[in-house]
Amino acid sequence: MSTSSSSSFFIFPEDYEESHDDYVAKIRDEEEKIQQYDLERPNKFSAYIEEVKNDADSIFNLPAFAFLKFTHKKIKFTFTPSKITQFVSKRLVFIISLKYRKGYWMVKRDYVPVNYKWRIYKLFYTSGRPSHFRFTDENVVEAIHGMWKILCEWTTKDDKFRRNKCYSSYPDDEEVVPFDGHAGSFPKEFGYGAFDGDHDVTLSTNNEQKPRILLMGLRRSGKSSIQKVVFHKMSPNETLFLESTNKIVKDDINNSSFVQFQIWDFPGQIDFFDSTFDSDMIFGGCGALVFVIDAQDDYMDALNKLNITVTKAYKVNQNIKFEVFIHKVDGLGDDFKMESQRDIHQRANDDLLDAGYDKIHLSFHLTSIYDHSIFEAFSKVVQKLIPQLPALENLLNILNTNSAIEKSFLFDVVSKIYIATDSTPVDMQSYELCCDMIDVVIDVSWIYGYSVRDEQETTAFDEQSSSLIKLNNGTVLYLREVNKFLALVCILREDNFDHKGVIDYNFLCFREAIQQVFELRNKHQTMTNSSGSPIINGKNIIGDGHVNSSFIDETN
Ligand SMILES: Nc1nc2c(ncn2[C@@H]2O[C@H](COP(=O)(O)OP(=O)(O)OP(=O)(O)O)[C@@H](O)[C@H]2O)c(=O)[nH]1
Repeated sequence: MSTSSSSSFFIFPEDYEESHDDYVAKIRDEEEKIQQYDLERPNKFSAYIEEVKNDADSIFNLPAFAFLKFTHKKIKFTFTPSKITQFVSKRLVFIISLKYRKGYWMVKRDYVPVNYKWRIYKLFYTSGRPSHFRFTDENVVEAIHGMWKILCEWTTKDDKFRRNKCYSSYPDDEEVVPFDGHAGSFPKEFGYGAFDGDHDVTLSTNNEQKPRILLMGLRRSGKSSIQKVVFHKMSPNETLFLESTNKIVKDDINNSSFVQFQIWDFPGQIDFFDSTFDSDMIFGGCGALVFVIDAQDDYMDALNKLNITVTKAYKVNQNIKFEVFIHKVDGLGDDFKMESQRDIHQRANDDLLDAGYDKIHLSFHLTSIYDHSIFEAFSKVVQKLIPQLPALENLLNILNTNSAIEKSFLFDVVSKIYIATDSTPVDMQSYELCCDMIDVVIDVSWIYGYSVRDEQETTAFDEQSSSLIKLNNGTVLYLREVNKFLALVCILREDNFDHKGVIDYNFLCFREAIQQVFELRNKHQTMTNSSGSPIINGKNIIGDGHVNSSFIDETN
């Protein structure tokens, strides 16, 4: 009975055997063709260069264009607007690099005008099938032409704008800055470079002494994506092509910024019971353990792994902060998000209680690389590793009270994580606004402010950096540089901004106080270093009262 009923569901055509064999043969044939094509691609590209390089209308002879690379894997070129116009700065050089992935070409890095970025990206997408990407080897030249046209259009407009504004042209002998590529909304070179600011106070610890953040979780839960997006400015879409991690990847964040730690990205399939897994070494110097759970997947296995990981780590080091990222929540509705968080929270804690670990505290964060939630969550993780946090928070409170500021954040500019805020609650919208402001300031400053003068490079963020944005809801966003890596971003009511002088004066006091905090830290570090004892993280070495702050009251 059951056999006959099931057979009625699957009626095979009589020539089934034959069509199946045909089908397999067809697939094999296609695969062979693809392999053969891949082998031929490198030669095709070099042959193409030889073939067209002397044609006046080929891509290699487009005005203002210069190719840095043209291979089957990567195409990289520059566009120098001043070569086709008179009034655009000679210092401007745009860069785009394209990469080839799974049959299609896409933008890997770019340094183009922010307002034209989307137009360039849009070129590459289509709603067609079999892919959403438009350009293959067959029509990649069309893509390059398209980008050239867009950049020419920008150049014509900018030239006209400068002419109308009576901007004079730049002197002919002015040096052209050789730019190299950077990606996303934020130049990649604007990173943690050499640290040489006069009033910057930093700490030189060696790698072993830096607090360590471990990223763990099941395979494909999103660990590497988080690390790349937050600390390496990778755009979220690019993470789609990240290869699986198969060994521990140690990333130094970084040699010079205030925010100094190491991130260790673990492969998803790590086995704690393997004899080569040295848990004492790994968990011993660990400040925080971030466990990533893919909320779009069945999380039961992840919860088991969380339990094993946390208990194993706790046995070695009881000072570890355990942070659980309920990740990829962009794909979930609000109700489902909250329900997942509640369920994961409940099960994880119950499992720990059942195993007799009632002292372990887990913190939970809903995160996604597609919005600011991942930056916010990482901010909170990093803050727990900053011993000076209470002192910083206190200073921000004093600044706010005396300057009628409603909310203030102390940002690590490169990563956009906030290392401290005042004690009022953080709402996501304010945080997002402040992040966006940093992006805008750095982007504009990088495009129009970056230069090499007297053999000295100016950077996109220095002691001159400040910005003021008035919003249409009567609020003001105010950004000031604190040191090479830190910015203060405040939100205040427009009426209260009348006393800008007072705010600026108080800001100077604040900046001085911050310096004192870090000088004290450095002194302490030097002392502990010279006595040979390691730097232990997690102890507050600064009493709040140590900081000499002489703010003036805004109401005075
Ligand atoms: N929708 C969504 N996808 C994400 C998010 N974060 C990461 N992903 C995707 O998840 C996939 C796996 O990401 P990886 O960062 O490689 O995961 P992993 O945990 O490092 O994987 P292993 O190295 O194998 O352990 C990639 O395709 C990412 O694009 C997110 O917040 N939302």
